[in-house]
This record gives sequence, C-alpha cells and structure tokens, in this order.
Amino acid sequence: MAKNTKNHLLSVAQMYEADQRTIESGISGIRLMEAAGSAIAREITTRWSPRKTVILCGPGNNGGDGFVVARLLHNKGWYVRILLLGERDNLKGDAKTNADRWPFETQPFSPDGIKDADLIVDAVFGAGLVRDVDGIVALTLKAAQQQNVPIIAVDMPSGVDGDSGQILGMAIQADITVTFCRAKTGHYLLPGRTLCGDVIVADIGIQDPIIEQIAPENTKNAPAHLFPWPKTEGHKFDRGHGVIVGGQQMTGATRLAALCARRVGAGLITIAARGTAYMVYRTCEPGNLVSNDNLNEILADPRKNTVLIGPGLGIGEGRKALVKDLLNTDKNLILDADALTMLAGHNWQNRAGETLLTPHEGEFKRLFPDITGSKLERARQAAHQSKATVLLKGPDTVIAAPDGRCTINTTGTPWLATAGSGDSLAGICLGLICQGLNSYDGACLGTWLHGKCAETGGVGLISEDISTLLPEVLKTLQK
Ligand SMILES: NC(=O)C1=CN([C@@H]2O[C@H](COP(=O)(O)OP(=O)(O)OC[C@H]3O[C@@H](n4cnc5c(N)ncnc54)[C@H](OP(=O)(O)O)[C@@H]3O)[C@@H](O)[C@H]2O)[C@@H](O)CC1
Ligand SMILES: Nc1ncnc2c1ncn2[C@@H]1O[C@H](COP(=O)(O)OP(=O)(O)O)[C@@H](O)[C@H]1O
Ligand SMILES: [K+]
Repeated sequence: MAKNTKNHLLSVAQMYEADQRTIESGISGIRLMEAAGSAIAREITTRWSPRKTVILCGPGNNGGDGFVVARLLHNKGWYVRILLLGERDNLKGDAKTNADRWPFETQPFSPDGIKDADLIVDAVFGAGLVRDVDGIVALTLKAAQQQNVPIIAVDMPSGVDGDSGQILGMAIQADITVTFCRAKTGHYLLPGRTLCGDVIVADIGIQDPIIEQIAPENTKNAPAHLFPWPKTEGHKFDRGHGVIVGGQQMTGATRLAALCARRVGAGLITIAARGTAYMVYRTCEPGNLVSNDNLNEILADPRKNTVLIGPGLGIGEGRKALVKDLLNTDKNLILDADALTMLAGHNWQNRAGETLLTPHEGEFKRLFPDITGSKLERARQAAHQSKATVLLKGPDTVIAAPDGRCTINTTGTPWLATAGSGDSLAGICLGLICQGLNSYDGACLGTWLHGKCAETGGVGLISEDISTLLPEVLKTLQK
C-alpha cells in the first residue's frame, strides 16, 4: 500500500533530488517550472484583483519561476514589470527559456524600481540561496518591504535558508509563500516560519512514489490518529499506571502534570512524595494516588510502567542519584526540568524502557553543550547521542527519535510561554506513554495536544487551563 507522505518535509537536497528523479522519469524541467509558475499565478489571482505588479527575479531557477508568473499574469491583463538581478544574457537553462518567452524589457535591481508596485513577487532566491544576502539585493528587498504591499514569495522568502529557517544576511517578510511538492523544513522552523506568512504547498507533478523512494526523515507533526482511545471492555489497569516523583517545594508542577496525565487517559497516577509535601499532595486533587513509601517499593509493582521526574524537583546530590537510579530501571522514563540539568555530562546508555527527554533551550545547552547546528539537527544529534527521544521545546518544538526521525510541531500559541506549561506537557506525555505509546509517538501527540489546548483556550491562557481544555481538544479527534 502506498504510504501517506503528505506530511513529509524535504530538505533542500531532497527537493533537488525529487526534481531530478522526476525529470529522469520523463517530465521535463521546463514543465515543472511552468507548473510552479502557474501555481503561483493562480494563488495570486484568487486573492488579489489585477494591479501594478513588480516581480523580482534572481539569476537562477527561482527567477525562472518569476518569469513564468510574469507571463501568465500579463496574459490575464495584469500590468507587470520585472527587475532582474544580473544580466539577462547570463541566464541559463529553464530560466533562460522563460526569460526568452518574456517579450518586454527588464530593469536592474534598485530600490527605485519598486516605487509604483501594488504587489510584489519575490522570485530572487529559493533553494539555491548559498550565502548572505547583501549589497543591491538587500537594498532592493528592503525597499520592497517598505512599500507595504502584498509580497508573494516563490518557494522561500529570499534570505531564508530552506533547511534551517535561519536568515542569511537579511530576509524579506512575505504574506504568502508558495512552495512546491512538499514543504521544506525551513518553512516551519523559526524565524523562517514567521517570514513565510501562509505556506501553500502546490502540486507540480512530482509523484508520491518519488517521495517514498527518497524517504524523508522529517515530518510536520500530525499525530492525531495515534490517540489511545479507551477500550469498551477496558479497566483502569489497561490504561497505564504512571508515577510522578513529586517535588518537595514546587508542588504545583507535579500537580499540573498529574492532572494532564489523567486527562489524556492514564488509568492511575501515583505521586511519590516525601516530607511536608506529602500532606500537600494528600489534601489536593482527590483523584491522585499519593505514596510516601520508598520509591523502589512503589516501583516494585510492574504495572507502574512509566515514571516522570523533574517538574518541581530541585537540585541536589540525593536527587541526582535518584535520577541515575531510575535510568538503570526498566521503567519508561520521562526526564524534564531539573532532572535534565542534573544529567549534564551523563554517559548515556541504551535502556530497557522508553526514554523521553523534554528540555527547553536552556536545559538543552546544559545537557548537550557540544551540539551545534539548526534546531532540527541539534535535536537529531541529541537523540542519537542519548539513545532517547528528545523533545526540544519552544515555539517551533522539534521531536527527534534516536533512529533519525524528526518532526516539527506547528500547534500552539505564545500564551504557552507561562510557568507550568512545560510541566503540563510532561504530564500529557506521561499519560500517553503509560498507556503504551512509544516515547516518540507519545512526545509527538503530547506536544500537538498541548498546542491545541492553547489554541482552543485562546488569550489569557494559564497553565491551570491546559488540563481543563484537554477534553474539548480530544472531542475533536476522530476515533
Ligand atoms: N527543476 C527544478 O529544479 C525546479 C526548480 N524550481 C525553482 O528553482 C529554484 C531553485 O533554483 P536554483 O537551484 O537555480 O537556485 P536559486 O534559488 O534560483 O538561486 C541560485 C542563484 O542565486 C545565486 N545566489 C545564491 N545566493 C546568493 C546571494 N546571497 N547573493 C547573490 N546571489 C546568490 C546563485 O549564484 P552562484 O552561487 O551560482 O554564484 C545562483 O545564481 C527553486 O527554489 C524553485 O523556485 C521550480 O521551478 C520547480 C522546478
Ligand atoms: N512563544 C511560544 N509559542 C508557542 N509555544 C511556546 C512558546 N514559548 C514556550 N512554548 C511552549 O511552552 C512550554 C514551556 O515549557 P517550559 O519552558 O519548560 O516552561 P515551565 O517549566 O515554566 O513549564 C513548552 O511546551 C514550549 O514549547
Ligand atoms: K524567493
């Protein structure tokens, strides 16, 4: 059966490979470029009425797409001017063919060339951006931005790296970005995601089997189908028994996590607590189980399959030893917050149970100080090194598996940047993993649900709302 590859994200190299394989299969490059230009013209004409349009064409095939757009809009009666970077005589291949089909003059790049534009098409650089944008290109892009009219980016907003989403020198802010075949990772990693505006993925005739052969390792996070619906005949022990090592002072973190774990369907949640915190947990949410037994004794019950440690934990030698002991058990483990901080320099080994690490950027730097690169590549390397699933948090959360798979999450709102939100996420993951999801699926679904709660809650969201919003979000999932 054909695989669903719609949520796969391509790297720039994989996009070139897909183009190449398609051309080898008998669809010419010029046909692909025509399809690309048509898709852009279509997106423009369905959104805007005819108006003075300036198309900024670069020296490569991104510029070639721009020439196609110019011709198609002109044929529909639009007033179109082209500013071309470099000499027309220097264009090559499909870009030259399409420039030859444009019977009018082009003008050189200059800020003045933008002045009467009511709509701008950015066809300067796409996949072929290789160095910082500067000089006359930067000045012209800046003038385009200041014109304050709709900007449509071809493939990528010029200046954004298609793999990392990082800005090379400077980049333009688009209203919409039309890309081809599949989105690239740079469309969803920040700051690229913001600079793209709305991302539209157009079909230009590259067939699904070609994407299957390339087998991209990156996806856009779309895990709703993984939700473990309770079975008709099920009882609570079928739905997993999670354990949270309760914080001594920051008891709120543990309580938030426990509520979220139960809301996503965990059968039972036990909070392991000591000292005065034990009484706090005993007198709060009545659905939590609370134990002050030794952790080893608590975990002796094999039904207690998954442990979350970190939220509200604090730092100390005893707690560090506890974390290390847990790593030596066969329980599924979710390590968050202070538990991660205490593992800086750890010599990671394969574990019997599932392992999920949920660092934010600060914790990640402490845990993996030598790992550099794009957010995606850092998460991937960390997962490889730690032999664990790594959930690297932020507005563009990345989840990486030790086998090289990565997903970029796109749900959520900035209202999630609030104390206790990460604890809630860890709790959601606990609830899912204790029900039998592996750590990668649990992290993908947990992150997606957490973001959906924020979208559903809207403005004014605080972390206490997340567990309350979960039922509303779960109702939207199809069984
Ligand atoms: N069949 C296909 O392949 C299809 C491809 N399609 C389209 O092709 C696009 C990729 O085309 P591409 O490979 O020609 O790269 P592109 O983005 O035009 O840039 C290369 C040029 O820019 C230059 N340059 C780079 N950085 C620079 C800088 N900072 N400052 C100044 N110059 C800079 C670079 O110069 P060089 O490094 O060679 O000196 C080179 O001249 C892709 O995004 C999509 O839109 C679609 O039509 C679908 C079918
Ligand atoms: N600007 C943002 N947009 C969307 N999500 C965000 C943003 N900032 C943070 N988040 C999410 O909010 C959560 C914050 O977690 P964390 O930093 O551990 O906070 P805490 O420990 O205070 O709960 C993470 O899931 C993160 O991905
Ligand atoms: K572009």
